[in-house]
Amino acid sequence: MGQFDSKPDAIFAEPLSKVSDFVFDQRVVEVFPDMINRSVPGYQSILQGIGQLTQRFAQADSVLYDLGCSLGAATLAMRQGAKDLAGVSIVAVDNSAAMVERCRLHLDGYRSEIPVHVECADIRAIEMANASVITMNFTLQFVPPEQRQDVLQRIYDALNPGGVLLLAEKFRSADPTMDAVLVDLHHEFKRANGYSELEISQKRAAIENVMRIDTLEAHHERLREIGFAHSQVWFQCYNFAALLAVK
Ligand SMILES: C[S@@+](CC[C@H](N)C(=O)[O-])C[C@H]1O[C@@H](n2cnc3c(N)ncnc32)[C@H](O)[C@@H]1O
Ligand SMILES: O=C(O)C(=O)C[C@]1(C(=O)O)C=C[C@H](O)C=C1
Repeated sequence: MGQFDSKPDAIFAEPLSKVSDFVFDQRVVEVFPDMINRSVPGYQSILQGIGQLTQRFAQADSVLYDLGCSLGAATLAMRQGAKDLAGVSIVAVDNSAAMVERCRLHLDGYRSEIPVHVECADIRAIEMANASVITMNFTLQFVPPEQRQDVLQRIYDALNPGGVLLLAEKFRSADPTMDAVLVDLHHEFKRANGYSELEISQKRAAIENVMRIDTLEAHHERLREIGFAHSQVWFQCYNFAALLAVK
């Protein structure tokens, strides 16, 4: 399933004496398409929506950004969505050298008139300007919570009037009862996709410290504070949601 070939994800299949914090290294690169398709409910639908929303909101002679691009799945969706627009270019950014290297290979495999620049950099430090669509597809959740406002403010400042942020995130519910239901449904989804209880629990421990998730209310509130005129969830499955924020 998905655009890219992948080895099956068995990273957490064997018992580990100590579960280290999750990192996007070469081992993860090799299995990433399989991992993300089996772990993120609605991932393919979100990619499709990114293409559709890009088609709607991308502006001629502007730049599209894919922040935390991994292997370039959202970049490809954006490039497809903007294919009839003049003067568009794409900048795809990731701070994992292994991801960036494989991303370049992937993008070379598809023909397009739209130039893509893939950059190995930290999204907290990059310069952005003249943007009409900025995508963060499951990336903001890996930025330390106290730095999220700043990253989003710089995104807002880089967007042209009418430009959009496409933000997808795993989230938590503020209501513990409801949160437990959503987490359980997600774990059922993983089990249905062939992950064992051990894989689910070891992965959970690995992402615990590096992926500190917000509530949807916190996302909307922060986007409003920054100045976004509108924000709306356009896709949700269990505790995974995609938001559209318009400047
Ligand atoms: C879950 S993956 C994103 C998936 C991808 N957007 C997609 O749609 O397939 C998160 C990515 O964000 C990158 N990342 C995390 N923090 C980052 C940062 N501060 N700067 C740049 N990239 C970052 C990771 O290296 C990883 O490749
Ligand atoms: O496996 C999980 O529970 C996840 O949260 C999935 C998730 C994500 O949401 O970004 C976490 C890490 C990445 O490898 C891919 C997917």
